[in-house]
Amino acid sequence: MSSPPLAAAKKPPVIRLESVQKSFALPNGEVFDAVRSLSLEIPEGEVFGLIGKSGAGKSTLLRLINLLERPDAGKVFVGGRDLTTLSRRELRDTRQNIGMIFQQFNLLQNATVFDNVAFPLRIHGRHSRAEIDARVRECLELVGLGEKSYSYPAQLSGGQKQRVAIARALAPRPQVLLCDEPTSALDSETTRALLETLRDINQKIGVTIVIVTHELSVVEVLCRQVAILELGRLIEQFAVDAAPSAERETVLGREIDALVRRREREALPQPARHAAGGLAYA
Ligand SMILES: Nc1ncnc2c1ncn2[C@@H]1O[C@H](COP(=O)(O)OP(=O)(O)OP(=O)(O)O)[C@@H](O)[C@H]1O
Repeated sequence: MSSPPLAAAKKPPVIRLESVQKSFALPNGEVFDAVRSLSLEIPEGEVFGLIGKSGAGKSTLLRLINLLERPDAGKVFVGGRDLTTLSRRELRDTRQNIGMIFQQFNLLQNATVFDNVAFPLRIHGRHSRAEIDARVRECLELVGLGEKSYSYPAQLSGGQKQRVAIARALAPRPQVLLCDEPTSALDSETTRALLETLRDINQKIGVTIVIVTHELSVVEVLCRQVAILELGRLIEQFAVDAAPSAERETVLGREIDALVRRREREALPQPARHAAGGLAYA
C-alpha cells in the first residue's frame, strides 16, 4: 500500500481505527462482512476522502468513526479516546467532538435555520443563551448564511440546506466533521461552491474532514488524502496531489491520478500544454 506523505505522518492522528470489523446479518440468514479488519489513521486537520464501488463499505466505515455503527471487533480512537469503551453518557459527550452531515441534509423542517443550528447546543444543555446566540451566528457566517437565520428549510435551495447542516454540525466545535455523500443531491455548480466552503472551513478552523463520495472530482477538488476501499478492505491510500505513481493498485487510484494530471496540464499555458502531451491526446 502507498504510504502517507511525511508532513501528514508527523501530525498526531485525530482518528485511529485498529482492526475494525463490522458484519451484518442478512434476511437469508447469511452474514455479510461490510468492513473487514480495517486499520486507518487520519492526522489532525486532514481532508480525507473514502472512495470505492457501491457496497465497498464506505458509509459503514464512516459510521464506525462516531459509533453510529458499533464494531464487532477492533478499536475506534477519536481525539485519543477509545469510543468502544465509553458508557452511553460518555459517548454522548464525546460525540460533540464529531460532527456529521448526510446526503439528505436531515434538517428539522419546522424549525428556523437559527434553531436548527442551535439544536445540538440546546440538547447538550451546557451553554448559556448568549453563548448559543454567538455560536450560531459565527457558524452561519462561516457557511455564508448569516442573512438566513429566520428562514425555514423549505425556503432554501439544496446547497443552502447543506450549508445549514454544516453549520449545525460545527456548532459544538468538533475536531472532526464526517461527511456522507454530502453533494450527491446537488447539481455540479452547487457542488463546487459547497466544496470550496468545506475547504475554507478546514483552513480557517482546522477541523478534520472525512468525506465519503462516489464522485472522483470531489476527491480531486477537496481531498488531500484518499483511501480506496474494496469489499470492506482498505486497498490503498495516498496523497491526492502526489505525483502520479505507477504503483497504483486500483482502477480508482489510476483514475484519480489521471484527473490530477489533466488538471495540471490544464493549468499550463497553451504552448507548454502541447509540450506536456496536449489535452487532445489525453
Ligand atoms: N444495516 C445493514 N444491514 C444489512 N446490510 C447492510 C447494512 N448496512 C450496510 N449493509 C451492507 O453492507 C455493505 C456495505 O454498505 P455501505 O453502505 O457501507 O457501502 P458503500 O460503500 O457506502 O455503498 P454505497 O456507495 O452504495 O452507499 C452493502 O452491501 C450493504 O448492503
